[in-house]
Amino acid sequence: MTTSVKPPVAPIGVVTVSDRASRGEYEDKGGPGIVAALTDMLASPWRAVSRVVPDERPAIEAALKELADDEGCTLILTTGGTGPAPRDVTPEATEAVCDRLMPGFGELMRTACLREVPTAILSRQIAGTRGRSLIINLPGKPSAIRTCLDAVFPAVPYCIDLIGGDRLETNPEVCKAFRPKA
Ligand SMILES: Nc1ncnc2c1ncn2[C@@H]1O[C@H](COP(=O)(O)OP(=O)(O)OP(=O)(O)O)[C@@H](O)[C@H]1O
Ligand SMILES: Nc1nc2c(c(=O)[nH]1)N[C@H]1C(S)=C(S)[C@@H](COP(=O)(O)O)O[C@H]1N2
Repeated sequence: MTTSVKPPVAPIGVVTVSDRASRGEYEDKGGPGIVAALTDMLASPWRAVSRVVPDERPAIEAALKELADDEGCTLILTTGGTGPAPRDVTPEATEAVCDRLMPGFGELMRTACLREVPTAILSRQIAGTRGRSLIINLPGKPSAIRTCLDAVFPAVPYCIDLIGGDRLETNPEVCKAFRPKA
């Protein structure tokens, strides 16, 4: 009898931060947009663990902690709540739950979005690590999701290797992950 060892299925957190989507006032396009992008980019097995929360720090922080600590998500992507409006608090919530920040992610995502809209500089999106989880903020505009992920995703699998998370493999035709020591 031959036994095949299946690679582990990596849980990935998908958090929509939106007052109206959380109240059901409009259809959430952000979470499904992230799932579609990951489906295209990732070649290794993964599953989405999705949450929709209002623009409230306690709710966002609780979702991020639950996904990192209880669900074991090696990667958590948020969408929404990164702008300058009073209720935009996703970066603050992210910073509060992270052990360390990764400034290069926000810098690169804003630069990529700036090619599309001059208002890209209004996003305060950040990224950071909490234990073995990498948390990345994306703007709320569903069209920004792919722009941001295309820009930073080549560095995501190696970052997750370095923090001891699940090994992610990308589909090289869509996204070439760069692992300097591979
Ligand atoms: N999850 C989403 N699904 C669909 N469209 C969204 C979503 N999040 C944002 N948008 C769209 O992008 C625009 C800007 O996003 P932003 O996060 O600033 O929303 P907002 O105006 O603060 O409202 P809300 O928090 O209720 O989504 C929204 O007005 C909406 O048109
Ligand atoms: N690619 C892209 N990036 C973008 C935008 C966009 O439409 N496309 N909107 C900008 C605007 S208008 C704002 S206010 C900020 C923050 O959006 P958020 O509060 O929905 O996260 O993202 C910016 N980044």
